Amino acid sequence: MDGPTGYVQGLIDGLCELSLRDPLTGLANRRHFRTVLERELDRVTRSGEAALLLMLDIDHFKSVNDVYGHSAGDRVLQAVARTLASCVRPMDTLARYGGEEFAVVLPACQAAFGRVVAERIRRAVASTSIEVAPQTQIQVTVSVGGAFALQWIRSTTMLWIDRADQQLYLAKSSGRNCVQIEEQPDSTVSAEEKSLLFGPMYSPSGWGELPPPSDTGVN
Ligand SMILES: Nc1nc2c(ncn2[C@@H]2O[C@H](COP(=O)(O)OP(=O)(O)OP(=O)(O)O)[C@@H](O)[C@H]2O)c(=O)[nH]1
Repeated sequence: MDGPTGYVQGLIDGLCELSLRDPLTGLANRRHFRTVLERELDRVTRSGEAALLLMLDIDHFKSVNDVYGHSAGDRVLQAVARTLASCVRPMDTLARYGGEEFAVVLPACQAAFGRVVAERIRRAVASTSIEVAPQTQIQVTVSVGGAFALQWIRSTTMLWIDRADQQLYLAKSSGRNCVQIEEQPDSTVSAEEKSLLFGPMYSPSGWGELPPPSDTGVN
């Protein structure tokens, strides 16, 4: 698309992209994160696949601002965002959730893998030197809390975030620079119960055949 129409379309695409990103770190912003989380929750509810949400918070970040200044704090946020990006898969979504809090949505993530990723993130952040001023390098740590989506149960993104936040709180209160992930609840829902939950069209391998067209005359 060339000419004025292409130019306007380019502007619209650019603005749409900007509206999804946090300007400081380039990660997904909170609004986009909520959309991704909503989509993931829908997928998990339908497929029963495991998905993990990690909430991360930089430890004692206030003192970075207090000692080195706000723009040094901003540099730390950008460096942590880059480190996070180096630790996750392209299919995962990284977001800046709030001031110094980040979130990671990991679809198709089994329990053992989730712990490995969370620990990898924690170690990578702790071992990254960040230049906050000429010839001044510092290191920061993160506390990480995680919760798996409830499989086969219709929940809400707010409840999922709350569960991950509770784990983050535990990580903070048990000394910081550590990972706390909620035990993945075993799905005790039987195939019969699943069909009660999702209707008779559900079969263990997914959704069964559509029923034959009804003869009610409705097209
Ligand atoms: N530089 C910078 N600072 C920010 C930004 N957003 C929030 N902050 C600061 O982040 C700090 C958060 O401090 P607290 O909530 O007390 O947490 P903390 O010092 O990290 O302590 P713990 O989380 O308990 O380990 C505050 O000083 C905020 O001003 C930002 O965009 N840039």
